[in-house]
Amino acid sequence: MLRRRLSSLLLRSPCSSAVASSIQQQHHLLLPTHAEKPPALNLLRLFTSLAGTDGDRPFIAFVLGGPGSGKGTQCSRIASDFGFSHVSAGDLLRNEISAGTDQGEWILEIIREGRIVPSEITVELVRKAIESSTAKRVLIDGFPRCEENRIAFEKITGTEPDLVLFFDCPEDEMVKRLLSRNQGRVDDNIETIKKRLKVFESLNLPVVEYYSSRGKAHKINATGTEDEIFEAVRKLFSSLRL
Ligand SMILES: Nc1ncnc2c1ncn2[C@@H]1O[C@H](COP(=O)(O)OP(=O)(O)O)[C@@H](O)[C@H]1O
Ligand SMILES: O=c1ccn([C@@H]2O[C@H](COP(=O)(O)OP(=O)(O)O)[C@@H](O)[C@H]2O)c(=O)[nH]1
Ligand SMILES: [Mg+2]
Repeated sequence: MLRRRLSSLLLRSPCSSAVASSIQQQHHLLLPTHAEKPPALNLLRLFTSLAGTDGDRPFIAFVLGGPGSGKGTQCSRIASDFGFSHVSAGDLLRNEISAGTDQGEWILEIIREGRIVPSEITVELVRKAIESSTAKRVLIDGFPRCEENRIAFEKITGTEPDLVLFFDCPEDEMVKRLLSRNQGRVDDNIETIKKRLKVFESLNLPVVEYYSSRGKAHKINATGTEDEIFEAVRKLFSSLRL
């Protein structure tokens, strides 16, 4: 109940440039420091932290990058070589669409327009997927998409990612890949792709910058063949003490 009330206070609006920039200005107020957490937030954490305490929760890696940068492709390989469970936020949302609910219809429209689904929905889907996974290591592919997503995730779950992987790819390469992805996706058309690229630059890159400033983001050059890119990824994961 408390969680629901606090969540609705925190997550009233979907990501937009205005919301994101106001959140960026305020996030030092919204996000408590490790040393000093207001009592209400500690209480929230008590009710909602992932699998109890940080000690019990899996190792969490956020995998970010523009549309078509190769997140899904590389996540599959990391999952099979390093024993990670692969949670794709986009797939979770597309599952909601396939379920044919009213919420699904609404999500479809947002995806078709290349916008970001409100945090209320995505954070819950991602949180449930992490909690229901038995893996000790989880990749969260394509989330958080904006600062509002990030802040909501950290508040609702009481946790931060251990690592953030960022696939850095030039726009023309991303466009080329998306136009030949051929998965019948409603958003892989040039009009929506242009919107997704704008959303990526204005709302998703600030998330990468935030985690860079915390020393958690690792940039991978996402040009070249899948194998070449995975070599760089493999080096990074091999160097982690997992
Ligand atoms: N290194 C690469 N070179 C060329 N095509 C790639 C490469 N990596 C992925 N692809 C292809 O590009 C498209 C987008 O890749 P995907 O992994 O779905 O990216 P994302 O999840 O970031 O949107 C897919 O059709 C995929 O097969
Ligand atoms: O946390 C998320 C992840 C995805 N999406 C929506 O789902 C679409 C497809 O996301 P996905 O990660 O599957 O696309 P990709 O970047 O892999 O091409 C995005 O453009 C958004 O509209 C979203 O709103 N929030
Ligand atoms: Mg993907």
